[in-house]
Amino acid sequence: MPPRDPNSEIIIDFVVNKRNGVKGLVDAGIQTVPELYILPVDERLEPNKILTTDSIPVIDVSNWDDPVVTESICEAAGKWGFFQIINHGVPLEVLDAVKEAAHRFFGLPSEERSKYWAGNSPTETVALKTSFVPQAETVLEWKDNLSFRCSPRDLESFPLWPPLCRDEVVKYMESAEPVIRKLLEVLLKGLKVEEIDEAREYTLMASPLVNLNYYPRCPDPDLTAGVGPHSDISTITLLLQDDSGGLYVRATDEDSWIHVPPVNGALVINMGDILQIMSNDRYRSIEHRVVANGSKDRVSVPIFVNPGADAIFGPLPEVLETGEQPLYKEVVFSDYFKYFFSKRHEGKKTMEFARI
Ligand SMILES: O=C(O)CCC(=O)C(=O)O
Ligand SMILES: [Fe+2]
Repeated sequence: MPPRDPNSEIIIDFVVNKRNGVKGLVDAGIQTVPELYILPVDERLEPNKILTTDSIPVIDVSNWDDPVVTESICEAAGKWGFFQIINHGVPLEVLDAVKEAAHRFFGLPSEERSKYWAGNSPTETVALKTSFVPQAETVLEWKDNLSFRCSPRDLESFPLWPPLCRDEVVKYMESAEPVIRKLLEVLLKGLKVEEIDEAREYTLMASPLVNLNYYPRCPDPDLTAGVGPHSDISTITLLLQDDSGGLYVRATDEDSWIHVPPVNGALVINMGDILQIMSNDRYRSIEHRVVANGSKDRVSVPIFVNPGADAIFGPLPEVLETGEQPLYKEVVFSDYFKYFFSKRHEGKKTMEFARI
């Protein structure tokens, strides 16, 4: 990584070392985007790269047993890697409450928020962070996030979680769990896996992670990245976004980007790398990115449905049954996770770790 200019070192110290986050920078009254956050021109999302003639499907899942529904899900998972679901059964109040909880937490004074800073938090199951991996990034992302590990064992440390938002996070996770199961059942059936036994369940969904993502209002959002292009490493991700907009996914032409318009009450579903690997590329984890907002603070709440730390994943035997060659080797999830967090967001590069 090239050395940063002296002003950037001052900003790093304030944002990262002093644990103020980018929210602290905005609260301090910053009027322009600091150099440290300015993307090289070729990495910005230029308007001519946005495709407005395509959109990801919105699927009504009120009847999970309807073959039209299950086929639409599997088809979207292969073609777009992304779709939105409506009538999924997670109450609107639960969705609204967790978004409000995110605003409440990030509305705390910096000293209060920073009690949960990664490495300083009273429990490893909650961590406040800024950008993605600041020590590996030349340009930082305009985002802070509070991350909750949400397996049943992690929930034992609930008393140490921030009281201002913990009930809402747990309620959201609990309400989303049946939807996660249904989606995985349908997607796995599409890969000829008829039943998700205990071992499969561990590999598919043992360690969910809920993030409260916070993108404070940005003086010039075109110059910077809320989140840079990446694919998620999860099996699947369920994402709740607010009404700000700003999420873009890679179009099928592999070059342009498609906006994911906010749909009230919907959840955005995307395939993660793990499911692409397990499906031997039948399902695709698609790159996505976020542009921060120039007029308001944006929040989003993803649930990353992750394998257990020591789970080993690779192309499923059911998929390779007909003699198809595996495109990926078997990998331990914690190794894949560590690799993802050892570098900046770099498109789909993490998948190289598993590719044969
Ligand atoms: O904020 C969003 O809409 C998406 C965030 C995201 O891609 C992530 O946290 O992995
Ligand atoms: Fe993501």
